[in-house]
Amino acid sequence: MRFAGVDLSKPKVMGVINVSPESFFKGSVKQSEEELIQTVLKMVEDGASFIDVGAKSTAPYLETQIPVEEEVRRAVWAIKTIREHVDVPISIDTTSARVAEEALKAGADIINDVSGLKGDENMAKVAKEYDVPVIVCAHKKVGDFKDPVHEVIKALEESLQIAYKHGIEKEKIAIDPAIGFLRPNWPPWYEWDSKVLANLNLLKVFGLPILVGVSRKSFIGAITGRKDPMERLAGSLAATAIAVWNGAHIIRTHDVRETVDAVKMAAFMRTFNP
Ligand SMILES: Nc1nc2c(c(=O)[nH]1)N=C(COP(=O)(O)OP(=O)(O)O)CN2
Ligand SMILES: Nc1ccc(C(=O)O)cc1
Repeated sequence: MRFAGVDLSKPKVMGVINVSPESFFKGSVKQSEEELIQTVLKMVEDGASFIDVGAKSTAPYLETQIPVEEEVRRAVWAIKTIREHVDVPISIDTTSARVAEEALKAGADIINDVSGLKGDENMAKVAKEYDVPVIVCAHKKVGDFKDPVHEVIKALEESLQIAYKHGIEKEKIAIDPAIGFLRPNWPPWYEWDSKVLANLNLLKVFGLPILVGVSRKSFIGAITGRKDPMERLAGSLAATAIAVWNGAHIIRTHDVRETVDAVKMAAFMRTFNP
């Protein structure tokens, strides 16, 4: 299996860079050109196979609205700068078709849409027109659910319908269970996220690359009692190992060096439990 030209026979790591000061983990925020370049070079040296760039936080518990022009400005600046320094595929983390298009023109290779092509009706059109791979996240309004992973599967099916209707090929799609984004009234979201990760292997039915982002998220804070995202690295590595054990192909992380080691450990042991 491949995604954006990257071989996924062994799981790979995607390094996260945010140029959005409002992002929930301040350690991921880069605002000067020098910081951006140093960080991206280090991530690739540490083993990142992809770089994901976010120009607006999508944290469901933060106030994150900024004008689309500002998101475009941040994204284009970051992507142009990063593109000049590394060759790995760059994804643009946005739910706006306008931002995605400008980012692609600036040198991005992949669209990462946490709304699963449902947030902006032009997103699938842009993906098709520029003929780029897309990451679709499970996205839906959640009420009270007993069976999180099946809700995730249903939400992903809807996104795939949208993609196929617009002529996006299967080979160009990766799926993502959207850890931290789906927040029902019941069960509590940290239980929802844990149930999804514990049953992630069920997403293999799609036959598509599975991308998972657990890095420093609030379900880890809730389970470990670590309120500050700065304190959540160990919890993130444990969740990463579970995700890889259960079939994740790409792990999206703020901490490339540590995550590469956790991924290697889980992937190696998994080969003895086929
Ligand atoms: N495909 C995918 N994209 C994502 C995911 C994720 O799990 N999967 N998590 C995010 C949250 O992390 P980030 O550090 O970007 O937080 P922010 O939204 O506050 O910037 C943002 N983007
Ligand atoms: N964009 C997101 C940022 C953070 C979280 C989380 O902490 O669960 C979820 C989504």
